[in-house]
Amino acid sequence: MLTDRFGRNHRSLRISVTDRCNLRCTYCMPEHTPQYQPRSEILTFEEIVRFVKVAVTLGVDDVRLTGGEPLVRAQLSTLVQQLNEISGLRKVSLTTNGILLIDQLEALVRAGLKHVNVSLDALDEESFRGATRRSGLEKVLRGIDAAQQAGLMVKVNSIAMRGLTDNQIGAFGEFTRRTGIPVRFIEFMPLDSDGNWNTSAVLKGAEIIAMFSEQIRPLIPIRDGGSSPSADYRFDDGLGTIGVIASVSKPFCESCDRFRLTADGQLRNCLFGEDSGDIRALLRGGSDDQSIAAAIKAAVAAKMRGHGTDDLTFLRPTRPMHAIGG
Ligand SMILES: Nc1nc2c(ncn2[C@@H]2O[C@H](COP(=O)(O)OP(=O)(O)OP(=O)(O)O)[C@@H](O)[C@H]2O)c(=O)[nH]1
Ligand SMILES: C[S@@+](CC[C@H](N)C(=O)[O-])C[C@H]1O[C@@H](n2cnc3c(N)ncnc32)[C@H](O)[C@@H]1O
Ligand code: SF4
Ligand code: SF4
Repeated sequence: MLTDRFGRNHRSLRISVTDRCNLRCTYCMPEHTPQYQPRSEILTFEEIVRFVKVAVTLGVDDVRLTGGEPLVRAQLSTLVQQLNEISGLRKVSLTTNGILLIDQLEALVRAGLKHVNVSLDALDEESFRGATRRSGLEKVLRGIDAAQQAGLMVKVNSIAMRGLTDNQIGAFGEFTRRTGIPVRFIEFMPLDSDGNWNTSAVLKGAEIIAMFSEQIRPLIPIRDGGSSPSADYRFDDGLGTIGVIASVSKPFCESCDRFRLTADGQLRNCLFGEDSGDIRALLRGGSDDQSIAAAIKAAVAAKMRGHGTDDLTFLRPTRPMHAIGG
């Protein structure tokens, strides 16, 4: 029902629950004094749930909670539970940096969470600290292990940056082969707060696949036909999965099925678009569900074909990644 001008059906909604974070990743947050939105501007759980109920009537069946860091939002498991109670919603998942996962896992499992993607850029403390400007690798690893033990579907996401990722090939190869957890590398996109992005800093998906194939074992593509943005590969002996999210070198916009709601209640029809609908104003202004549905439809109808980062006229979005919801 949410079909755009290019025939793309939108079933997947990514909701940012906060723009705050307990890490300061170099490719996302500024090192000092991040500009956070006032708490009064952040949607309440009640507002989010109302919005999702409307979105479900339009065909949305997949919600991913993200941020900022979603687990710094108080009582996040309560929201997970409320979303899991919405009939018609097939999947509720979480993308987290994993620092607080071990502390909140029990509550999240009780709330019905079944899928978690954990962002982890390095498997040694020094490189972890270099990427995130904070410590905490051990805690993240404990959270990942506990989530897997609890039966959750776990994936690891890792930023693909030259000078960082190229030194982690052996460690991530060993990790995915030992744990069976898929590791996916996301090409660094021009969404960092500091504005330091440039094409030479991006370690391309094809380069990563070649490095794993040469340094570990040959990788064989896995065909799945799903709408995940990653291209996935398995080592030829069947042990371990590597994926690449090649958003810069090989954009997947033609199969895009997603739109976003920022923590302060703004619709974004594309990661690289600008705000495309003020849902908070509708929610707080007494609008009925039809008006909210109309705003969602209008945002999807206005969606551009792709992100255009390779176009000379490309302009970076004004919000950095932590304020959009990655
Ligand atoms: N350019 C672009 N990048 C995206 C998009 N969706 C996700 N990504 C990137 O891929 C990263 C990983 O996404 P996840 O949060 O793990 O979600 P996912 O890959 O859809 O999750 P799965 O359903 O498990 O495949 C995000 O943080 C973004 O950096 C998108 O629509 N466009
Ligand atoms: C913005 S974070 C939000 C959720 C949570 N804090 C986390 O890190 O998983 C979601 C994802 O966005 C990715 N990300 C952040 N900035 C990025 C950038 N400039 N380019 C590509 N991916 C980026 C991170 O690696 C992370 O996997
Ligand atoms: S990528 Fe996630 S963990 Fe890192 S600073 Fe951004 S929001 Fe925080
Ligand atoms: S850049 Fe925009 S259109 Fe392309 S996949 Fe991401 S959200 Fe979809």
